Amino acid sequence: MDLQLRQYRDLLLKYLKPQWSLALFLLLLLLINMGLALLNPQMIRIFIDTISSGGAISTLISTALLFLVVAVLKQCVAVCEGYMAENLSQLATNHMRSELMLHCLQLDPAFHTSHTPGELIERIDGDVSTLGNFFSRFLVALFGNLLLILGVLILLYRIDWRVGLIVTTFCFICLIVLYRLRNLSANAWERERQASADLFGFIEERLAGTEDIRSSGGTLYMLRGLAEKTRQRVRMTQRAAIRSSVSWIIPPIFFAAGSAVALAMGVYLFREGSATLGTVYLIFGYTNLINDPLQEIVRQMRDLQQASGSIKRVLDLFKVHSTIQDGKQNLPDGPLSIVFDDVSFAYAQDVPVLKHISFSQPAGTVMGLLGRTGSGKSTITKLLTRLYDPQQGAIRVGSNDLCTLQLASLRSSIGMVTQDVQILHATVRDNLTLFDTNIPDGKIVQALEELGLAQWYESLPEGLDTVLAPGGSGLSAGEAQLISFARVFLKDPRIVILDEASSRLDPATERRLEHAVDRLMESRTGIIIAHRLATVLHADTILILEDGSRCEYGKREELARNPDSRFAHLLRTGLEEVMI
Ligand SMILES: Nc1ncnc2c1ncn2[C@@H]1O[C@H](COP(=O)(O)OP(=O)(O)OP(=O)(O)O)[C@@H](O)[C@H]1O
Repeated sequence: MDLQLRQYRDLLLKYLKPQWSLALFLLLLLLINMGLALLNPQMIRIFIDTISSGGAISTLISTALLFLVVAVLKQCVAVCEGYMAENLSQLATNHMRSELMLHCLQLDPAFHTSHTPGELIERIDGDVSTLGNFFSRFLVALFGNLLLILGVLILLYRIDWRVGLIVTTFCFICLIVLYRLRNLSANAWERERQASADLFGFIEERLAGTEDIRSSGGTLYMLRGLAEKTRQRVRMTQRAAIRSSVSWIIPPIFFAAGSAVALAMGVYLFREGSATLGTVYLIFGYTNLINDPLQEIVRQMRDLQQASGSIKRVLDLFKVHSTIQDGKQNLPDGPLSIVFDDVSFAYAQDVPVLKHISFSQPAGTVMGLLGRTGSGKSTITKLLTRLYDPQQGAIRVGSNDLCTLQLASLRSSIGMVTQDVQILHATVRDNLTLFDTNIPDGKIVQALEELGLAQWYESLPEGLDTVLAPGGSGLSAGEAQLISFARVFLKDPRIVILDEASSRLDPATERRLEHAVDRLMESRTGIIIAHRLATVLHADTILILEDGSRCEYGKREELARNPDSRFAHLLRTGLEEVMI
């Protein structure tokens, strides 16, 4: 079995296995439908032969009634079959969607910076949707229709072996041609899927930046870009459709020739006197009947070609793995110390961002982190949360090497507020608890009050059930930042990172928040990245970065007392000097 067929088989087994009973039931319905289809020509033969031999009228009536019953039954089975197939398709594709979604969420930030959300949406939903038929029908239809062809061929052999042999030969040629052409348009469909993903990526990015695009007058430019992307997709779809049409045009031509030869044989048998008129119709009826399953197999092969582009893209996505390996250890109880031991890191090769950074922050103390824009402050927090691993040196939390810790345990112990707050299109409650249903409403309201958001909370039309607008568009930047603070309060983490967390608050709100932050930091280890000196004046230690290197690290009070220290210099001159 070649690699591609093995991949198809593995994928089918993986996602159909949990639904095996449904798949079997679907197969049963298909077989019933086919059995009923085989009955039709027999009834018409009886009809024709009864008329031509002047048989009893009662035979004609009962045959006609049976014909009607079979027709109604066939429709009922077809409806059930459609329902079951849709069910199976949705169950299998939803399973795949959630696995892909989880997989994407676990991939490195570097992967997400090189793929737009729109492109990933198209892969998680668009590509997977094209596999619905593959999961629900392909195997069942292929098996069932091959069985129907076999059944018809046996019946034809029973009528006359020569007719059977002719139709068998043509069927065989058709199936071989179909098998050979199965990959003809696979690459073209893969390019079509990529063009579609590019289009979605483009739309998503432009819609996300709608305010900037409109205010800078870039709407027409954006539309030109959209037209080019849609043109590209149309071109790819046309190419793929034309290539795949070849595979479904050729087999029916072969088969039409086979039907004509089989019919000619029937006529010959009739003239020879070895077949009745009804039997000639039976040959005609059965030969025609083979056309349906063959067409269905052609349709399935065509869908498979279309699906194979998506299958390849889905499998390629599954093959991308995070470079961050999960550890096994849990964090110890109590406050956690943070140690950076000669840590060096670069996002891209040969562009060092952090150079030989060392510091040892005792458990339960707060570090103020200062440095110019781009000096590597946020990168320190990204290493601490293991979004990236350093190329050199070691990071320890609570005396454990970061690489040995369970990622879930580490990340659930860290609460972070950044400038870039993600507000979800969900209720206020879900936005604050991030879907943790164990947090009682009383605790949520208390956190909002402590952060000075009581008035805002009271103005909400449906309280905690009020749904926030997508992207937090109904909130001011400051309110969004306060919500992010409230999330950390409710998460109750053991390490708190505030990355320029109060940058969007006015001085009055920031002062109000100060008290709450002090309380939050009590008996927790904290890192406060700030642009304003006032924000780090309560910190226990100070780390100053300069161009990715440690410029100064020590106890705040000692540094403040030492007139030669950089920190004391900053206190005298004001922080602006390090920031510009
Ligand atoms: N995902 C990334 N890929 C490549 N380079 C990055 C990435 N994130 C940050 N950088 C680069 O790393 C350097 C340090 O960035 P970092 O965000 O840590 O600085 P910072 O001190 O926090 O700056 P700011 O005060 O502006 O937030 C910068 O030169 C930045 O361009």
